[in-house]
Amino acid sequence: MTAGNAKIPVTILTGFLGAGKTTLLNRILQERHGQRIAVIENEFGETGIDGELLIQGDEQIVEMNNGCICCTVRGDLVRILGDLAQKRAAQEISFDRVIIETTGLADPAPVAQTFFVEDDVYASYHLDAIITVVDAVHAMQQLDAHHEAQEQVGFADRILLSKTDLVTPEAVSVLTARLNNINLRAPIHSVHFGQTDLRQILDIDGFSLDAILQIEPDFLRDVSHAHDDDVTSFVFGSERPFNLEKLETFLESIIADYGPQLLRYKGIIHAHNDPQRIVFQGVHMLMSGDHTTQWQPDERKVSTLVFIGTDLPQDYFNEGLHLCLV
Ligand SMILES: Nc1nc2c(ncn2[C@@H]2O[C@H](COP(=O)(O)OP(=O)(O)OP(=O)(O)O)[C@@H](O)[C@H]2O)c(=O)[nH]1
Repeated sequence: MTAGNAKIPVTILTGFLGAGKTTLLNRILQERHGQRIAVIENEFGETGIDGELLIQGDEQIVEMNNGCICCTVRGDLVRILGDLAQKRAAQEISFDRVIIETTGLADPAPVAQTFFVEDDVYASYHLDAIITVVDAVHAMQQLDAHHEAQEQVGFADRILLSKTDLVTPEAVSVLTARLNNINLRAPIHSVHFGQTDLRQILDIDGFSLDAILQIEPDFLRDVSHAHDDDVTSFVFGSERPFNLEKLETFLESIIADYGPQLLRYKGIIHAHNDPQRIVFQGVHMLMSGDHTTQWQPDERKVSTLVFIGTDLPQDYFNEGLHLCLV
């Protein structure tokens, strides 16, 4: 049990690949709410990029990158939650709440289950809500093609619509109607680059076990679920710097040729003679790149790019990227 017998509130932040979860999390971490937040990050792919993308203050950030939080690493989640609660009780660390960012391909149900079926977790934590970020540009196609996207909407206590700045109000209405059809319970709000009223998402006591048991009577028993096996990821890494012009041309060409299959890509780039990191990322055809922090003099400057998609020609990507190195 936690100090003062109060359970630690937990928010599960979910949403399909590239929906805007990290953007929202950064916004929450930057807000002056006076609370200390422990963040548990789970990423699809062997390499964690999000840890680098998070603006670090004095939060506890724990990364889990060796599998999906809803299956292989659920044991890790239980262990990490146990560790955090123990250290907090011993006053070795202090935090007021936990936010878990799931991978874009996670089924939130088994993650939520952990808070009810694992006694130690149940004793220390209270699941406040499942917040699902939905990408207004890509959600229709994601809901058609990936049952994980449907589960994430179905289990949401709040739905936050991102990227409404890129679509028409009519498209938002059509999408909202579809989301309501899947989940009538969850209020839907727009969120522009993560900007939202925190009172809408934290301490909302939104998770209702009763409501979930009504739609999913096996919620506390059924741990089976499936992932799209055809979605794979691979990582390209190099300590040699990139020729930025060549890299841009190559990335534009693969996005033109493989955009529909590229569910998500992101990376940290070390460009030749450039003192700053470049973060590049995208979803299907929407790509962006920005200079961020300076490389430190004693730091290993490593570029890391992660690609997640269906039927991607990994060798072609690897060879093309190699040719862009200086
Ligand atoms: N135009 C627009 N872009 C957005 C908005 N919210 C997020 N983005 C962009 O969408 C891209 C993906 O955002 P992330 O926050 O990294 O998405 P994510 O859900 O954490 O992605 P994964 O963890 O990789 O699944 C980034 O380039 C963001 O800048 C928004 O409201 N409008």
